[in-house]
Amino acid sequence: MKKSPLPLQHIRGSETHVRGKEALVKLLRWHFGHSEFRGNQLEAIEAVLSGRDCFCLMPTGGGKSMCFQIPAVAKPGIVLVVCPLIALMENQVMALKEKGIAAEYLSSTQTSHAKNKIHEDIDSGKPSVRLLYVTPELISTPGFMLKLTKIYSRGLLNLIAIDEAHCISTWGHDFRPSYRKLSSLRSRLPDVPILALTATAVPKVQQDVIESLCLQNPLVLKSSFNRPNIYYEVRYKDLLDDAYADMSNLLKSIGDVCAIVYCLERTTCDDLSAHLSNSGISSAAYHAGLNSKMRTSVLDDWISSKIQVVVATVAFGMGIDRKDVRIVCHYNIPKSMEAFYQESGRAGRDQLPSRSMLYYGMDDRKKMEFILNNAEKKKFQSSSSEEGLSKKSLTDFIQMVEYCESSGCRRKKILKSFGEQVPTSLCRKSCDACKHPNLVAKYLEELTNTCAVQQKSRFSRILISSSSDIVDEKQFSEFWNRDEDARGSEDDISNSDDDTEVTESLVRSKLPSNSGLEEKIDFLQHAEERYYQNKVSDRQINKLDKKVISETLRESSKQRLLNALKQAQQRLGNLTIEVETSACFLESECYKKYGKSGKSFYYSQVASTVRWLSTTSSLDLTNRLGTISSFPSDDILSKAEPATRPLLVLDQGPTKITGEELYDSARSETSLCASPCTELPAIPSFSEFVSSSRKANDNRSKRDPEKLEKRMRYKKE
Ligand SMILES: Nc1ncnc2c1ncn2[C@@H]1O[C@H](COP(=O)(O)OP(=O)(O)OP(=O)(O)O)[C@@H](O)[C@H]1O
Ligand SMILES: [Mg+2]
Repeated sequence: MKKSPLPLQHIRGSETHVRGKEALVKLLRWHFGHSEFRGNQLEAIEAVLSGRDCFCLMPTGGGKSMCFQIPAVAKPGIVLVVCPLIALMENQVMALKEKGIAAEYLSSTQTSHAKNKIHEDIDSGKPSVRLLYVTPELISTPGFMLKLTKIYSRGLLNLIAIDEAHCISTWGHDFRPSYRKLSSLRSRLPDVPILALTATAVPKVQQDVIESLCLQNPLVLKSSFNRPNIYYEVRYKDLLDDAYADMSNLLKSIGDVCAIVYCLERTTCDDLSAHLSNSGISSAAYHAGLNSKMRTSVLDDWISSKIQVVVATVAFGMGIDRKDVRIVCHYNIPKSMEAFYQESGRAGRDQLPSRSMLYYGMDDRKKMEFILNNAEKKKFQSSSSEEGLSKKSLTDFIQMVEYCESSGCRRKKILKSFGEQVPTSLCRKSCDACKHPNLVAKYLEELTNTCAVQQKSRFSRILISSSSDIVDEKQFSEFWNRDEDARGSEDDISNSDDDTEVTESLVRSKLPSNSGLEEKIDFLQHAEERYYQNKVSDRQINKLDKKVISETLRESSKQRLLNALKQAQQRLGNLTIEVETSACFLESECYKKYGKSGKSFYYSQVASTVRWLSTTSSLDLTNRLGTISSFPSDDILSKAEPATRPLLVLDQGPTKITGEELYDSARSETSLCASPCTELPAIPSFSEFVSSSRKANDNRSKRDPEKLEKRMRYKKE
């Protein structure tokens, strides 16, 4: 179908249509403060402005949003953005409003007053909104579709951008049934260009996206999947004495930086997070077993830097827009390279040096194989047409195993799985296999030997040898493909419009009467944890006025700005600034601007200041801080000292985030001391008591000479 020129009949007043590279670059600088377009941004923007469909594949953090945000400011009318997550929409809309761009979102979470205002505007014939973010669920409602058709018939719908477009494909790793309904957009709104954006799509998914959305002669733009700022590394759990301790040493050695740790099971999240907290690292677990209040509170604390590490299942991710994640760890092997790429890609979205660390264990491998095999059987029983899909899951997983178990450049393996053939030199020694090839070869050899010994002596810790009942599928439900959504899975916490409150997990958990002591302890432990978590979160939420910017929040923002200033200082060389005073100054600027508007705006202002600090020049920085002389000495300074400091803060000097230091710091396994605790220790809860007894047992077994030797061997490397 040939497209007619873009509808222009209702252009407002003197506003004109911006075209041409120079004019578009001006818009980029004016609205977003970036000096040049990145990668294929300009091509995508020009294509959609000329009315052409476009499929745009750009790596995570590559700047896909700009491809529809610039068209929105380049001409009057509305750009409709389809987004899978409400959190993501909120984030982007807030950031755009901050820049003075008229953006809104429509979702079930808004008050009817807010929604009515937006509807009035878009019905007005002269809408002021430029970007309208919606969920795929809303698009599929007849009422909203009718509204869209009206806007379209008035010539006001300029572009439809489908973000995270891979969600439309059942072959993608994040399939969402609601995305399927987007295929009707082309027939309902035939002349509006469609822009499909994704960071993860293997060739088959790319084709599926293009066909499902009925893109016509689209401009297909593909950038390399390479993330040069991420250093990739694998550690072998079977060669480590204690993977938890290794991870906490690793996180401590990097400094007080923002991190995500992914686990397969919810219990591991709880357990590992407790371990990290006990080691002095501020962390929290996040998974579908927590109620939504608790999840929101964890997310808020992480975004505002109150906590450093989130230990999560895959439920935590898409749309989590924190640019300064310095490390993403996988405590268990992911199910596919696509999932791994997407998750590890949450590191370093600010393009600064970052790290991906995968802890690989043979037990994990067997467990995942079991899950995938089981899925294959189940799907085969329910529908033979699904068989190909399940086999694909196993093939995908093998790629992940090869990533861990074979020597050779990790980066090359990632890129190969997306169909990119690159020379090893591209890596520039930014993976462990290229940087320490002999060491990696040695580990692999030891791994082979260790596994052979384990098999021979039948001493296997493999959990899932024969009995399928041992695997509690609820624990893994966040791992399953999103087709679970169709059945209204309780575990879908992705915060889309069809989100349902997670039912009380205690009610769900039925402890089989024939359970062993271990399972009973686990059950009680979890019951207790959930009880306290719910209690604490209820108390917190009841007390908290959502809008109030507390002193603690201000303090954590100062801390965040202080870290960003220290990083800027490192990046810019020997720049002499008083970082503490400057952090107070910058925070007070944010507070002065948004203190009355509420927490969200304040957060966002702090976040954009941190972003600005990560790229600003010495001149701009000193110019901005030059105004410190006019810094008021009244309440702001006096408030700078926090009343309380609820979390343990590691005294580690400047955060190490650049170059070799970032990559090598963990190898030294230096453990940094947490500031001394002056309070009396709390009375241990039942779960703490159980885990400390378990730890004591573990420690006893560590004295086992064979294990000790293994530990010594690893430490010597
Ligand atoms: N031309 C540019 N120059 C400098 N920075 C840019 C440019 N375009 C975008 N950015 C910045 O890059 C960061 C990532 O952008 P964005 O969120 O659009 O990435 P993305 O491709 O959508 O990533 P993801 O796949 O993770 O959603 C943002 O901080 C954005 O401001
Ligand atoms: Mg994006």
